[in-house]
Amino acid sequence: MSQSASRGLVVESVLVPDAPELLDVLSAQAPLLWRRRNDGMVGLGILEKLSFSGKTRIADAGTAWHHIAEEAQVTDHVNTAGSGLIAFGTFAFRSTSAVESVLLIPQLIVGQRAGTNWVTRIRFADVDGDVLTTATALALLTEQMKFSSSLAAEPSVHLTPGAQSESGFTAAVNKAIERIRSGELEKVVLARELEGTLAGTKDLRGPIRRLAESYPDCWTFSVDGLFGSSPETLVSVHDRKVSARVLAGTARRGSDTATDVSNAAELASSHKDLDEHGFATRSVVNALTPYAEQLTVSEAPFTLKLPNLWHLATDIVGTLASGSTALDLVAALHPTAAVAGTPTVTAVEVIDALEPFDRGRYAGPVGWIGADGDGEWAIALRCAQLSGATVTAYAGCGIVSDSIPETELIETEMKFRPIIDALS
Ligand SMILES: C=C(O[C@H]1C=CC=C(C(=O)O)[C@@H]1O)C(=O)O
Repeated sequence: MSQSASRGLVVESVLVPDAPELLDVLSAQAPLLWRRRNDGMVGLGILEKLSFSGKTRIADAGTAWHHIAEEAQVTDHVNTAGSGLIAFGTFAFRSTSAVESVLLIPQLIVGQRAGTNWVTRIRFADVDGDVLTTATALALLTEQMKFSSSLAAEPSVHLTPGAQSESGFTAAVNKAIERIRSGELEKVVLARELEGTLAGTKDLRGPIRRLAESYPDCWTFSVDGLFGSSPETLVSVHDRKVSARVLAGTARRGSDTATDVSNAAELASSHKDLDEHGFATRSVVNALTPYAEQLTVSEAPFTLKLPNLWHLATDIVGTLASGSTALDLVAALHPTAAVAGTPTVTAVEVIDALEPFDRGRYAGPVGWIGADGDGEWAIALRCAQLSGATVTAYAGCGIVSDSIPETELIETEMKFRPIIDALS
């Protein structure tokens, strides 16, 4: 049993006026962040790290979290999404991954949502502490600001292909196309990785700030060394309202307005991309159906403009059936056809056969879970993992029968852009 469940937690959230911008309070050693459009949470200090692995890693995290939440004494004067007791989490893509899946319970959380600012302090119930007031919360924050104000030199890294070379990737795509055409499966998502060694410093606050500022509409996250800006909401749950954003199908941005608009229009009518997208949407709708009532799916995929590319997107909303939590939905949804393929089991076998590396947490769920079961989870895309001094960045593409290997390779280059730019 976790310490947080056996010793119990005391959790206090208070409102604070004029809190600093989240990016200004990030920890230099272990930046813990979940943020989109200025809203989100920063975690400071780790009270407990819970590790999970294997097939039941998400369900096990759900069970462990249930016990912790049940035993916690929570005083929440804020009552907004993300206030009170939360844990940040990141899960490996594969059950066989050597990389651990984790829930991190911070000691201090700074939160910001729709103009409301708060601080949450979490401690073990057997450790004495004064009642948290706005004044003590501000003092804790000021202390933290002093500590984190000096940004060390920026890290530098040169990323080069890892186990999957560019030609290895196009060969793998060719093999996948053959298997799709033989009728073995309909879609598979194949990825490649870039690797490098950080020189100078391991302080990722500069790269994380660049990601957040360049991709404000994406979820910028940093959890246990995994950092990135993902455009894809796997699922979010607030007061039983469920929403998901499915992305699949990609086109490059144009260098001028006319080309840009024509690229988007071409994407919206491309049979290959609409097919690829349809598999992803169906996989999410099928997985959510047992857990949600009144599921509504946006009528036709729309084109979503990101600074580096266009995506086909579908929004799905519904109402959570009672008794389920965001982590239940994460377990049911992962892996969607936006990152695995269709049918899922065959697609994952093909990924195992054609990708010569462990995806780790890339394409896995990343986000946070609250004591009441609400939470926000993205698919970890446009991201990299820092382990020691090694940075590994990942990017993949949905392959269907009429995919062209060289075009898919170019697509991975577009998808590496956020991380390459953030680290340069
Ligand atoms: C697998 C990735 O993207 C997915 C999400 C959006 C569009 C995708 C595509 O067009 O292939 C992928 O399904 C990635 O960024 O590594």
